[in-house]
Amino acid sequence: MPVIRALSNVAKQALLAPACGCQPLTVAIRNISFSPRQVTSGSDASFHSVSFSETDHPKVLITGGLGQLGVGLAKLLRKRFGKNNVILSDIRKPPSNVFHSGPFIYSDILDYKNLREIVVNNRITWLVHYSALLSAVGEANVALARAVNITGLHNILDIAAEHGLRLFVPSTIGAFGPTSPRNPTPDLCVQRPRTIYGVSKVHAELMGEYYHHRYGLDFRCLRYPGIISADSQPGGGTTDYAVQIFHDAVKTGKFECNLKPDTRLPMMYIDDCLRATLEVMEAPVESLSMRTYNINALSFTPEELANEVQKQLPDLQVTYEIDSVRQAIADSWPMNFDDSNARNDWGWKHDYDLPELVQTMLNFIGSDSRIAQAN
Ligand SMILES: NC(=O)c1ccc[n+]([C@@H]2O[C@H](COP(=O)([O-])OP(=O)(O)OC[C@H]3O[C@@H](n4cnc5c(N)ncnc54)[C@H](O)[C@@H]3O)[C@@H](O)[C@H]2O)c1
Ligand SMILES: C[C@@H](O)[C@H](N)C(=O)O
Repeated sequence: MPVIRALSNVAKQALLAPACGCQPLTVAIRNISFSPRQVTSGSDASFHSVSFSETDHPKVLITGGLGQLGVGLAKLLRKRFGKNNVILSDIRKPPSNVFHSGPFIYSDILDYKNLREIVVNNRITWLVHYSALLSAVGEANVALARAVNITGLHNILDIAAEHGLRLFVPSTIGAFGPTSPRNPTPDLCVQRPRTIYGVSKVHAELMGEYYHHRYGLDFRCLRYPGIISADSQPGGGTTDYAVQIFHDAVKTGKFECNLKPDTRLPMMYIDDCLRATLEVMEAPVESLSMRTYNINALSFTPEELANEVQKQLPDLQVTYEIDSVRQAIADSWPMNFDDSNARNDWGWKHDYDLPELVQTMLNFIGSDSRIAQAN
């Protein structure tokens, strides 16, 4: 420890030197003062200034909470742990129903000090890290995707390790690439994705597992398929068509699909995805033989989805106008996911098959648009 303190003092001196107050030094002092990199004694090293007792409710922070998945997850976790034990955060302004439904806080994951302050002041014990740029928007802004998905993740990992948090980071079918086996894709195989999104997610999986083995971080990760939800909009991914079709079917009776009719991808209804997240977070440590699991529910093509929707809305007209960027991404992703490890280790099981998913989506969007028309 004296060596570390001395190093820390040197770094602080360097920071205070008039010649340079630049960003890299700020990062350096943080690393030397607090980072897991200062530990030399191996995987039994402990940063756990606060330890989470299994008998207490966790105190949860969700980053990127205003996207497609965060609000639903907060609702589920608040039901289980109490409204005030789950804090949603984002860099966007929350709509008033979200703002009034429970604690909301501004947090930019690129601001390490602000994140640390939130974790310390609120005695956070679980961190669900949802902030990210998804596959299609990531390709449109690689520099921002790299910053949010990779630099942001480093902040999250350091803070989680320093404060003994249980950390959930979602990965994705997008963490695989054209050289991975695609039908089905197992947990462990070649991962050479061709998007910045996929590369950043492989990086997150590997860094999280490294921090787990090296520093004892309680890192848990699920590779989600494309998620389908009725009351929240997707944030710019390749699987977005499978949400948009329902809105367009109900509102206009016409849908233009940006993927080819035979593009097969793994998909899941949001309730299954959020329940899986809670289940893996609550799973006893002994049940986890791995730290990154595939989870699966459905696998369908645009044509198969359209046929199922047309069983309820026979007048729906579907045309195809292919987006070459999204099509190339989809063609490199798994067609089907092998999630047998999740099913065997912690009992993962999905509830929604395709007909139930379609019926649920149409009921929700249909009743929503009837309410809107009546108002
Ligand atoms: N939705 C899916 O189909 C799907 C599938 C697989 C994995 N995932 C993963 O699940 C997570 C949540 O996905 P989502 O669909 O809700 O994403 P989303 O794009 O809808 O939302 C991401 C949120 O991150 C926020 N954000 C961006 N930059 C930020 C920053 N600097 N600091 C804090 N927040 C920032 C955005 O404002 C946005 O609200 C992501 O990590 C995503 O990769 C999603
Ligand atoms: C699959 C997932 O990660 C996201 N929905 C995307 O398409 O980018």
